Amino acid sequence: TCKLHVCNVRPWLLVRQRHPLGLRDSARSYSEANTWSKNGIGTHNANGAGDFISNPEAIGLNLWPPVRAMEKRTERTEVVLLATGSFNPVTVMHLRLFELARDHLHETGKYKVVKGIISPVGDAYKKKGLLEASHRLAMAELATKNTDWVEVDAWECSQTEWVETVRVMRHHQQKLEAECQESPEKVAHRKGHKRKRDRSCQDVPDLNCSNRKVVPQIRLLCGADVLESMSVPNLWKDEDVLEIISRFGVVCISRLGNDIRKFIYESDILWKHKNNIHLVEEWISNDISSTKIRRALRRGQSVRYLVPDAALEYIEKHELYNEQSEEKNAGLSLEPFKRNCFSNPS
Ligand SMILES: Nc1ncnc2c1ncn2[C@@H]1O[C@H](COP(=O)(O)OP(=O)(O)OP(=O)(O)O)[C@@H](O)[C@H]1O
Ligand SMILES: NC(=O)c1ccc[n+]([C@@H]2O[C@H](COP(=O)(O)O)[C@@H](O)[C@H]2O)c1
Repeated sequence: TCKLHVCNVRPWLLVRQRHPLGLRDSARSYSEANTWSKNGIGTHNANGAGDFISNPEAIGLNLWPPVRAMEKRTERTEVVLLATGSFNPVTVMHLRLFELARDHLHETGKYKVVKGIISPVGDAYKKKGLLEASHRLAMAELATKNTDWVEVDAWECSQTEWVETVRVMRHHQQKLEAECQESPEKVAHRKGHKRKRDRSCQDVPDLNCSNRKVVPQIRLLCGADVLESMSVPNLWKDEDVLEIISRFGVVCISRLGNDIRKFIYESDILWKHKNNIHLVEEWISNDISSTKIRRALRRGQSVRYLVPDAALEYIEKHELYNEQSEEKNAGLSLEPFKRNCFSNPS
């Protein structure tokens, strides 16, 4: 495997070079020779194991340039998945969303998921039973300690006011852009290059060492209920929905009780931009919700294996979720309703 990786031999290539000694030898013939021989693939192999195609060009196997072209064509768009929500508390299903979405995007062959972000909503969202952000954040951090690609971000929940999802997405997109816009000095330092200067000792841009890294794209990762909620009057602004879907794109995981295809069909905005919505079917259906977890905890029932162990320990240690905590924000309007009704009092 290591050799395959090092010499970038693609599986399809190996199949085309199948020979009596098997695929591993055909790969080895290239890695040992470290070049494609004009006389034939693998003729550098001392024991002759690779002498199976005498003239690859003659049969259209001029391999090296097509391999390059193939690599170019398969360059994948880098994606960062952003999941917003209450995470009150985080469940194993929240973590599964990321795995499902990443598998789905990778299977298209067009995308490479480079990061996942959990962004808990701030306390100003005023949802009934919403525990303090500090607790929700701590539980999410504990829950993600065993993954190397999903992280928790505190920006949204550290704002004093509730932040619309589109603004959270803009914030993270800008952050990625800033990270990719490293100063030329930093890039040069990272690459071990010396600074280039002209005769008057001015810095000149080094095109091989520029800050032209392609910025990964933020996509909203959500369950079908969130996409469906976009048609609830005064919960989402049309222009926000439009921007989320047309500018960023959505990866939506199926959820029992939500018929997302029908919903997209019935919404003109979603239908128009349906190519920007990746629908992911969770075949191992899993109806976990934070509401059910809180209910079980209130009733003194076990939620083990539904909530990551470390988050559960935190819940037990801090004695979270009881009848009293469920009454938090009771009778208050959800902040999006308040904000949208005020700005659009029709
Ligand atoms: N079982 C599930 N299947 C698909 N998506 C889910 C599931 N559970 C949560 N999600 C998604 O995770 C994101 C964050 O969810 P959230 O914190 O609101 O959890 P929730 O279980 O929906 O909470 P609650 O029960 O309190 O409404 C949302 O996009 C939501 O749709
Ligand atoms: N207009 C909006 O941007 C809007 C409206 C409603 C909910 N949301 C977000 O969707 C998520 C919903 O979370 P819950 O399912 O836990 O209510 C939250 O992150 C919330 O901020 C956004």
